Amino acid sequence: MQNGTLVTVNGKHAAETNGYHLESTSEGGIHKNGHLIDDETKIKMISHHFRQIMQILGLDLNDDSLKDTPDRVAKMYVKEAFSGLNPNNKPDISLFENSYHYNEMLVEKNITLYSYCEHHFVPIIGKAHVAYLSSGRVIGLSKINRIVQYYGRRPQVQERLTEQIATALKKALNTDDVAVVIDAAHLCVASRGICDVNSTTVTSHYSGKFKDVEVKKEFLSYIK
Ligand SMILES: Nc1nc2c(ncn2[C@@H]2O[C@H](COP(=O)(O)OP(=O)(O)OP(=O)(O)O)[C@@H](O)[C@H]2O)c(=O)[nH]1
Ligand SMILES: [Zn+2]
Repeated sequence: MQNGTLVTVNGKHAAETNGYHLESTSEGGIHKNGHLIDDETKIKMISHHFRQIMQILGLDLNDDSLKDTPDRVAKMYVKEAFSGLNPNNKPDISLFENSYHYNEMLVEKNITLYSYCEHHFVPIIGKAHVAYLSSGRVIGLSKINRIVQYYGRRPQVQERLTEQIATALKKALNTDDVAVVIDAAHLCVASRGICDVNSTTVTSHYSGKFKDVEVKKEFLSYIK
């Protein structure tokens, strides 16, 4: 295949994509004629298109180091970076009775957050801090981190990510008493464009009892 030319590299893959009716679901899953496309098919399709991007950029797809990159990137998108677009990957949430009568706020802080800016498809790296007050049930701690990870693994804007995490927790815990703060660096701001490596973006969601100034203050004192 010629380096840097616009050719259909893999006729088979191109043919396979013909006639697909691609449609995003509200949860971000992709439908093919009414059915979710399986991961392996997504990987083949993305690999095909990423190969074309690399060729347009003039990269040598015969190079030993580059030849597997289309498959590598496709696999990373589907299985890792954007796995949160597939509703099948939504974490199962374990809840327990609050038999210990713990009635103070629970804060899960410094949750490692990796997401991707939906405008530039480059990483957003930061921390999420999440708190709730139990309405009778408590959530397995790691499930809070998993919720953050699930919604982070999508092309995102930070505002939506913050709201999605809050909504998911409220639903899981059957309470409005939830707070979420995200502090993250956007590589689209740091590594290109304005190239500001120092600024970070803080977003927050406070609802229920966390709208109370004192409750909010207590939460903020833990994540300082
Ligand atoms: N509100 C919001 N904006 C974001 C987020 N991530 C990236 N952006 C911004 O999205 C904007 C896209 O603006 P455009 O003018 O279309 O893109 P651009 O020409 O690449 O802009 P520059 O980054 O200024 O070079 C930029 O200002 C980004 O900083 C986010 O999570 N929330
Ligand atoms: Zn961006």
